[in-house]
Amino acid sequence: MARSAASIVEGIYEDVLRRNPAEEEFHQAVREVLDSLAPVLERHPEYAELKTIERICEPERQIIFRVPWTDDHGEVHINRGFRVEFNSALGPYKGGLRFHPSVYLGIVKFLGFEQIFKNALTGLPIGGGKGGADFDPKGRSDAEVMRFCQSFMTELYRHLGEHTDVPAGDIGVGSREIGYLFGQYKRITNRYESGVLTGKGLGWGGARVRTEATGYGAAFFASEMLSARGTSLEGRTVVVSGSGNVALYAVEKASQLGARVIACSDSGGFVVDEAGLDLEVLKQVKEVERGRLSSYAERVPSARHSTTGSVWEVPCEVAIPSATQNELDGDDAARLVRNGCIAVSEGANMPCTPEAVEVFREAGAAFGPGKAANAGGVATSALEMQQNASRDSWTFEHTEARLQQIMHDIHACCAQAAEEYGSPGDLVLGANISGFTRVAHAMHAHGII
Ligand SMILES: NC(=O)C1=CN([C@@H]2O[C@H](COP(=O)(O)OP(=O)(O)OC[C@H]3O[C@@H](n4cnc5c(N)ncnc54)[C@H](O)[C@@H]3O)[C@@H](O)[C@H]2O)C=CC1
Ligand SMILES: O=C(O)CCC(=O)C(=O)O
Repeated sequence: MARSAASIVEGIYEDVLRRNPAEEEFHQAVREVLDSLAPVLERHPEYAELKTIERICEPERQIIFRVPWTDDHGEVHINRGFRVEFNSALGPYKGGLRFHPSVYLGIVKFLGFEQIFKNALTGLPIGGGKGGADFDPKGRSDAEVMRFCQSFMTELYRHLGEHTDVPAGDIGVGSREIGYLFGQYKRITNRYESGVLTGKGLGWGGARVRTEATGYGAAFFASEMLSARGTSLEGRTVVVSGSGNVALYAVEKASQLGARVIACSDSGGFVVDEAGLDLEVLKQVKEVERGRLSSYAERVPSARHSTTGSVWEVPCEVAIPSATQNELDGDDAARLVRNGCIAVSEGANMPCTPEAVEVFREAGAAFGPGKAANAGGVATSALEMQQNASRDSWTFEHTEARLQQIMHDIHACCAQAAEEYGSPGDLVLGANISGFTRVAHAMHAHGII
């Protein structure tokens, strides 16, 4: 007797657990996608026959390498570098690099796996990949970060190329690191290959709006979800977690769209400013000084800083979690809902635990999963690649308009897939089905590879 779609999916998950032991975050990301795919297999039995899901769950290539470097005192350090080239059905591998002490293969694989579907949702020709290292840039001098980046690229360069694999930033990797990485790539290859990295500086091949894009996109996505429910961000109280690249620009765009953003966080605590966060001070503390949020509170009299508890205790109508994975659990979600939260747009990758997502679902809150809500960053990276390929440079206004349209289209395609598969409003299901279908369709055309 033919197996049911649900039992095929269960079998695939068991196989993923067996083949990738002790990679919890990867298991979590796979589980979430698989939970949406049984109805797709029912309509497309060819994906079961051709083992399309099994192939998507297995990276095309995984690179792990030693990164030796010397600190300012002459001490030698050894870190571990990773690049997981997950899926190239739609284009060159595309996805950021994360430098954080917690990085190990399971985190890079969860991020790379998410990236496959996210990149497909943008509608642009980019495959999925992710990389990074267990290096902690915190407290390191510019010279140390530069030496680390040079050593990292000295191995990674052979795997990259504008038609092969195009990294960008993620946690701990911003324009400073992209600059050092690009410089080393150029030096080793003797090629000015602008399209090999995105998130570059504006004076040397970077695109306007890339810095702002992920946070702007997450705010646009919140706005799309609210608009689908007949309301808007105007006058809403918003809480954003994190205070890095994504968080800062989510604060900026949500404020521009009329919201009052009253709190954000970092790994040392959170600040609440009922008057609305002062973005100029926030950027000075975080982007210029690379300091702690406590110094925001020292400068802004209306703000209070807390080192205990969670930013999710702060009542709000819209939450934009933009720090890191699994930062918002079931209890946080229940508290947010009790406090009147009606929409959540994931600026970070997988910031809400499965329990939290379930709480939002049951409460009927609008929920934008990261692979849709934070896709504005990678989409704008693809626009940077377009500009590099045509040796062009677009205006801020033009690029932001493209980003806004892309976020609108992503919301629309997720909503449509959710509707088509009988779960209107379920954007998790819609994003997984829509992203998967685009990748599966291309893989089908390419044969068994
Ligand atoms: N940079 C980008 O374009 C994109 C980033 N993302 C995701 O957004 C999230 C944030 O990334 P970025 O802003 O680029 O990184 P970042 O390094 O600029 O900022 C990370 C922020 O999160 C905070 N943070 C990290 N771990 C934390 C913890 N355990 N508890 C509380 N706060 C913590 C840091 O203090 C910092 O404020 C990540 O999940 C990343 O994968 C997603 C799409 C694109
Ligand atoms: O811009 C990119 O290529 C990568 C962005 C990223 O890492 C992400 O979407 O999580």
